[in-house]
Amino acid sequence: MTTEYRNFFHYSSRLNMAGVLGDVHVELLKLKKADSWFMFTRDLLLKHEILTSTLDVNDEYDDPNKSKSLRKNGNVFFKARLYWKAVDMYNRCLKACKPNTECHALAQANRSAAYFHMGQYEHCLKDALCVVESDNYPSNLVYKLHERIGHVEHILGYTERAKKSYALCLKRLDEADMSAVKKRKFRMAISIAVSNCEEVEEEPTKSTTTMETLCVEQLVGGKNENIPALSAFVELKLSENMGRGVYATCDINPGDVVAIDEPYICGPLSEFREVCHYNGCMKIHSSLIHCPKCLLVFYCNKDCMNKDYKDGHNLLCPIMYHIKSRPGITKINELAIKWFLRAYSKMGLKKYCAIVDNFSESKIDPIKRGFDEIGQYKSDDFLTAYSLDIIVNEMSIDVLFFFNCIAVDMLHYLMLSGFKIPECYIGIIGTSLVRILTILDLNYSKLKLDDLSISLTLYPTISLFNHSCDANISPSGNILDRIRVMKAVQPIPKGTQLCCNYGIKFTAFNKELRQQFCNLLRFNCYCEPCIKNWPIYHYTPNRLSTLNILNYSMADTVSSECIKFVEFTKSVDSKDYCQHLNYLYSFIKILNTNVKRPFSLYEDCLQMISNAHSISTSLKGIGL
Ligand SMILES: C[S@@+](CC[C@H](N)C(=O)[O-])C[C@H]1O[C@@H](n2cnc3c(N)ncnc32)[C@H](O)[C@@H]1O
Repeated sequence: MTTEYRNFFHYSSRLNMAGVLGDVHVELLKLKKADSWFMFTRDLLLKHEILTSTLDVNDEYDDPNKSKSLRKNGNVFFKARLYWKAVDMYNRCLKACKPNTECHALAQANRSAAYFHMGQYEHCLKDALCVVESDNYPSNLVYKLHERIGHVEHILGYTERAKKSYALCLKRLDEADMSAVKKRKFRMAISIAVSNCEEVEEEPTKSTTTMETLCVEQLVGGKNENIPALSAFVELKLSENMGRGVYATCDINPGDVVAIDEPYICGPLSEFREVCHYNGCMKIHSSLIHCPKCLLVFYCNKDCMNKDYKDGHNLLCPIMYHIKSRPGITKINELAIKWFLRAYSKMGLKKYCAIVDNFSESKIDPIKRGFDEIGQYKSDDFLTAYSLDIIVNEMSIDVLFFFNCIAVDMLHYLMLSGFKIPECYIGIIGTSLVRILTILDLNYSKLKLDDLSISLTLYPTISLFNHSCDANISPSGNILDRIRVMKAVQPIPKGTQLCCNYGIKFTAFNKELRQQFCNLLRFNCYCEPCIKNWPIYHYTPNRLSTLNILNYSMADTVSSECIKFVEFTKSVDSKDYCQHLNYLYSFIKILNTNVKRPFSLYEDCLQMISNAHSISTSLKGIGL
């Protein structure tokens, strides 16, 4: 979760120029109801001509110079061996130029070369195959693609295919602009590559795929009766300082699965790789197909595209360019309008308006918020997601006004595209969009790959977990998995709250910095390390003493287990921790009952368990 409001300048500077920004605050404070805020903001933006009057734009795709320069920038990064930056530039170029053009083919081929150097062979292969099958790539360069395809196939163990690709490479070599001497040398290099293929005999086996189906993650104690994405061993309770939270009703052990959740809504961020835009898929793919109309969203295949159209993309498509280029909070705008259109496509305008108009947070018992009429809390239910915590009272007037401006803008574009909204519903829909923006801003999670954010997601059930700077649960499995599994990483005794970490741990940051971080998310943190002001890792006790041993009769056992653990950390490679999870669980349990926190070996073991979980589950299937 992050907050980023600098784009507010887009609206505030114009209002300032019109000399009305100062009065806006005064006027807004007089208005009590959320829909009057929205209507006031709408009138203001219309009056000062801040809203556009047309959907026409100079089509970005028709600017060959722009896409060419993006590709050239990519080539500069490539030459400097900054491959991920090169991929980023090629991605931008691919979006800025029309498919079926030479520029597009060149960028995709160059991206495949960058992937090759990054060791991302599957992506490299997909790109290269895609280009080699098109007619747009310069024929004098095609031999290079076949060479790369051959190399990758060889690396991946597809030796027969590699040999065929090398043969095609030699066939197309005649077209290359290369001196005879260079061609001779090149042929020799290829014949060596072919003979290397001969040494490898078998095609690769799919052993890891088989493993995937062997083990299935299960919620500890089975599904919770009322909140099916949670374990039966937990319940929802209210606390004075943190609002709703999830508490253990039985002792929970490290490694136990406590939540398996699906996102209500998710959307790609395409800084690095492409992710399928369809809400129910979200797979990473390097050779996605464009939406043929807006060319701005990508899908694995036609099936995902058709499903996304039914989910609301048919309405979003005509305004996608504008939504993408609107100022806002890092891509949340896109997700917010996707959410609204998805709900509208499912329910129709009347039902949507009736539901959001009826919803009044203040009238619902907080512990029942998000539960349907038969007492179920389901992550795929609109109202469940719509009832997530937003603490409007903690939001500054500037931020609320900014969200209203974004909602006005988005609705305006929809209406310009022909989306019909009777006047009586405008305030209701606008207000709902402001709420959706706020919920997303407070509750979304960013999925990251190699430090680059690739998508935004909203998990309504996981959003019930409060934060602790010393989390006792954490995500397990590949962070890019659409389905999110949460596992206990420490023993959680009956009655204890289950907390995850929102991005700041006590081991790395002192209390002041942690509170500043939480204040950005608009709350004061009341977790144990903050209340008791635990020291950061550097100052954490690293020896057993009378000060930190809780159970004297166990002192010798704990001491010898600590010595064993230190030996373990020296002898086992971090990538193998997942094979020693049972040992790590038993060690953390011994410390948990016998040593006072914080204690450095406990924190080490905890970190190892969290890391191991993120590796081990990626080989498993999930039993929902
Ligand atoms: C994702 S929600 C968690 C569920 C929320 N407590 C509820 O009632 O729905 C995040 C909000 O919970 C509260 N919260 C989470 N962790 C907290 C903590 N460590 N201390 C105080 N409040 C916390 C804050 O109000 C925060 O904005």
